[in-house]
Amino acid sequence: MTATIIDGKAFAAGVRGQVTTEVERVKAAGITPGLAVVLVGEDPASEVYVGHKHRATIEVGMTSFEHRLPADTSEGDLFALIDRLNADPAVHGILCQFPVPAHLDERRTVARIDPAKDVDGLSVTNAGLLATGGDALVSCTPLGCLMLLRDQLGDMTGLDAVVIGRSNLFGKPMAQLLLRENCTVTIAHSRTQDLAEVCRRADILVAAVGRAQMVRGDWVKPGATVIDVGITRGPHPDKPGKSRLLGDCDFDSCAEVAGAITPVPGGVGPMTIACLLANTLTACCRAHGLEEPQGLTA
Ligand SMILES: Nc1nc(=O)c2c([nH]1)NC[C@@H]1CN(c3ccc(C(=O)N[C@@H](CCC(=O)O)C(=O)O)cc3)C=[N+]21
Repeated sequence: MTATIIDGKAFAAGVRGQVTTEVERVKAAGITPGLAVVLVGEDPASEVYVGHKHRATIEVGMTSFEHRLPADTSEGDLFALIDRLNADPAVHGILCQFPVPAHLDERRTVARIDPAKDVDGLSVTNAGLLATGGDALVSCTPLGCLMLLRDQLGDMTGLDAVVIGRSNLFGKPMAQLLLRENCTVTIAHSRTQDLAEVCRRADILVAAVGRAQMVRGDWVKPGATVIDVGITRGPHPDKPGKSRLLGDCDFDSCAEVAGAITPVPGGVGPMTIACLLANTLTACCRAHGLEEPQGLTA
């Protein structure tokens, strides 16, 4: 069997197209959705992602506010900026790119962001709303995975879903979303006993452990849908001095067994950015009491 390759890049382009149309509608009502991205320090990978986000935001017709702060920014200065963005009516979404330098605290930083503008869905309010069935802003990467899964599988009722990874940014919200879709959900992680055996039970296998190519074909149930959330940059095997991105799945062996699988790159990554735009639009519509777009939320 050879798996269907889920084209996240194409799907994300469709989502961005829908966001573009909706942004026009909101602009006709006199409001331009705005996204503020805060980057503290000079992590090269973060620079690249923030650049992608900036371009994508402008492309869909929103306003992009970029705030680059030096690595030694104090918590007080960072919080002063967040307070200004919270109060700014032109800003509907705020994202503070992680990781932040070690002297800053991610939990305290997230807690400072107005939950109504928390387009990463990381605040206690949004995590709690998601867990209790409310209208949360949902973390962008799990939301993107949900969109791909819905498109691929339709009704997921009764399916066994295994999420490898338990982070607040991904594993936990992904598990909540799958539970909402009536899956039987297992959250596995690096300490799970007999991880391969647990994975082999999964109709839906979502890998977000952060270890390149850890999931092998013999971990995959025949016909399963495999979502690869990993993005590890490693040396390129053929081009010296160049790098390439690796997922958490060993693509070739998994694709021989799976029914469908997302590639890296071109799978989940582009969906993350598309969902960041979708969340900003949703936050904007909620802030102004405008009708929310369909199909862009959980
Ligand atoms: N507060 C916060 N929220 C985040 O959502 C967040 C973050 N911090 N820190 C870093 C991670 C990583 N992340 C990605 C976004 C897009 C791609 C993406 O577009 N990837 C492309 C390729 C990119 C490339 O070639 O480098 C792909 O997979 O096809 C990847 C990774 C968001 N993150």
